[in-house]
Amino acid sequence: MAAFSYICDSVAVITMSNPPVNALSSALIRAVQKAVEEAIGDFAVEAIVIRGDKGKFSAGADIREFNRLERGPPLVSLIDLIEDSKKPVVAAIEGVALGGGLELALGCHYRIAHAQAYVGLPEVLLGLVPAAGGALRLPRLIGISATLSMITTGKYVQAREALKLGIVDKVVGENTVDEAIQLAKKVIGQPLGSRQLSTLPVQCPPNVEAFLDEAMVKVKKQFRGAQSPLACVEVLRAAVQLPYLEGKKKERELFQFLYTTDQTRAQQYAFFAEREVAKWTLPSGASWKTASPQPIRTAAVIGLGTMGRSIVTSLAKAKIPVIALEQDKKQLDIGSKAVMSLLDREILKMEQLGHTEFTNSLGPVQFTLDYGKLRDVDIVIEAVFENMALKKEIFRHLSGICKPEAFLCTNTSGLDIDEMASVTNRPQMVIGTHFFSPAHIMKLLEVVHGHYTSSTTISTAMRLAKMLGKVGVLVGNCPSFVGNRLMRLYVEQAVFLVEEGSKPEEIDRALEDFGLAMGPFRMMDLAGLDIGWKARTEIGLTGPKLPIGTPARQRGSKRYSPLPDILCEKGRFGQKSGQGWYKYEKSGGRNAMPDPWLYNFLSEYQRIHNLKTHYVTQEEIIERCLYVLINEGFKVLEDGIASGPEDIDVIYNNGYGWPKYTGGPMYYASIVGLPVVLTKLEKYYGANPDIPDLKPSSFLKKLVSKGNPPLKEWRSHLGFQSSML
Ligand SMILES: CC/C=C/CC(=O)SCCNC(=O)CCNC(=O)[C@H](O)C(C)(C)COP(=O)(O)OP(=O)(O)OC[C@H]1O[C@@H](n2cnc3c(N)ncnc32)[C@H](O)[C@@H]1OP(=O)(O)O
Repeated sequence: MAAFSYICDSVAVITMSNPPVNALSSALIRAVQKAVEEAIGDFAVEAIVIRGDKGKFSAGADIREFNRLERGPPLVSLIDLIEDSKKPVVAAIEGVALGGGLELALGCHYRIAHAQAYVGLPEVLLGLVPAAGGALRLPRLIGISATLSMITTGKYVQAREALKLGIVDKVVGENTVDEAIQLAKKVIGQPLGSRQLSTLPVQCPPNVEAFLDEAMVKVKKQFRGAQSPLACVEVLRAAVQLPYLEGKKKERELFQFLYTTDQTRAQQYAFFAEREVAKWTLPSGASWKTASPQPIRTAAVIGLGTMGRSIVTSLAKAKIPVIALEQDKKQLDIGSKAVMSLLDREILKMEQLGHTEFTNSLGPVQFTLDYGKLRDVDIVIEAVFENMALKKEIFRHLSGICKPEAFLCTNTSGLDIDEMASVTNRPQMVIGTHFFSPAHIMKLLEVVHGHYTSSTTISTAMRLAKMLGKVGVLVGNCPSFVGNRLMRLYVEQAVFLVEEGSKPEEIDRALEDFGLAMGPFRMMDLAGLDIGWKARTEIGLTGPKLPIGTPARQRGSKRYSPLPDILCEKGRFGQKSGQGWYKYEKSGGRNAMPDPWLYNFLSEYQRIHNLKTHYVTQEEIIERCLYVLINEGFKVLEDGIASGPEDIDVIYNNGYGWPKYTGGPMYYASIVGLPVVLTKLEKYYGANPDIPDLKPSSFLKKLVSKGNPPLKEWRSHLGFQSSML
């Protein structure tokens, strides 16, 4: 744990050591402080280099210590000690310098980074602001505008971009510590005034107050409901308006306020939940620890529709050579152009960030009509449209062509994995890899484990997620898996509320004010209403397969809303046709406007079906839409489709635009209180007995009867349910 120092030609090298990421725990801060004090007091030492053990500078404050009552020594005084040192201090940044790690490096007089390293102030992602001088020193180094972008988004900046911005003084390809020692020797005896960032003026754009006012408006809009991005703008205002020492007080004040909020607790939970889900275990005992992933050196993607194109892009971005296959020449031409344009955009983005080497580091993409080219790939991802017969035909074909060690994946968003696996000669190597659109951007990969899937296959798919920079969540095989299974009920509830008298824009506003990235109606319009319509037609919920005499608003004993089907029959497919739940300026337009036509249509619909409408409050919108989703989450746990509430939360936070500052749907339920969720569901089910999905799940009831235990104990109450994992 301890930092230790040694002397190399008058340069003391202090190594921070707290595996695996050298998080600045109380003990580590204490140890570094002691080592710096020793080095400063040692006559033989003329300069100091600070580095992190095992190729990582530091991932910042130790988040696991956040909830402890006893507090360790403040990082701020260590950083001040370093900055005030008369002997030059150089940070040798390898791996990561994040949060408090970067703040410590900013206290050093010089910073050298390895080309593969990245730096950032991601406190905002944990619901906090940088509180060890980072938000005050950084604008003195790189200016208000660049700092604003870094601290409000928490983005990680690669070494070359950091050099361009001025965060680091030099980027090296190897021997970072040796280079740092050389630099330290070179600057011995030189004045350090200009290197003590806290003493410098803040670099401001002209009219900085107006700039910050505008930033506040933008940030409020972009991070709706989140408190910490607003506090980040406030810290910057303090940096501009106040002398450094007073700015420090303000920084502390904001941090201490945020530190006590529910939002930071939720975001810390979300952080650890993402790490937790990587540690999958099966009831058989197989787990992430015991299973060995196989190498993925080459991949193939079948189908170049919207999903296929972005999956190819995602693989290329991860430097995995990929073969993209289409069934006919016309589709191949269209698809390949689309992929090339996505890749060009990625290259441009990276070049703007200073990564000139990026072009060469994309994995090569080859386009083909020939299945024979797939003979040697390590993994195939099928991404054709949702038709079981077509998918089975492809899997049968792949079975005969691909090498026996190749894994066969499907990007289905809800069809039966086992049915596809059953037509192959390697059912144990078939797995669902459900990407989210656009796949080269969205962080989630739902990894769907079928009945036959082996632990090696699971472990390889989970490794693929990591290689693609995604969070893989292992779920069981059931219709629509986890994400879409819950989402379907949420959307359905929103449509019922429109039947009952609400308007799409009221429902969207309520849910967006809650924090969701997009309300259900804008989401349906964006995705295309025709997709769900086709799926419902195929399974006979509407269209020619629907038995004659079926009541319009009932399927079996359940309520059904034909509204989305009718909109499609009228050619209203959403954005693509310029009208759906909203109207748009043109086909493909993005500006959703309430549509008076829809109001007339809804009144007529309500009249025809003799519907009694009522005033739907914002509270009812939130509760019915979200609690029905949460209720299904409990059923998913009960059915053994997800192994814990964390899995559901990670899926929603990363794939469905759920506001991370509420932790995810299951965590949110735990904060609202399970007895409250149960009572509300009972009330809404009582009023709507034809919506059985509102009927509280038995697992929710069980948890309430056990006294509303904290979320981390829920798994232990699952009992001996038959796990599908
Ligand atoms: C006084 C308060 C001041 C606060 C300022 C701060 O510094 S707040 C903290 C800011 N830092 C971060 O937010 C960094 C978060 N970490 C990451 O982004 C990533 O973990 C990483 C460092 C980029 C490494 O990513 P990688 O994919 O390689 O590994 P994992 O994410 O799986 O992490 C490995 C294990 O390390 C644990 N861990 C990571 N960061 C921290 C941290 N800051 N504190 C404590 N623990 C950390 C992580 O939980 C993993 O642990 P496991 O037990 O293996 O699950």
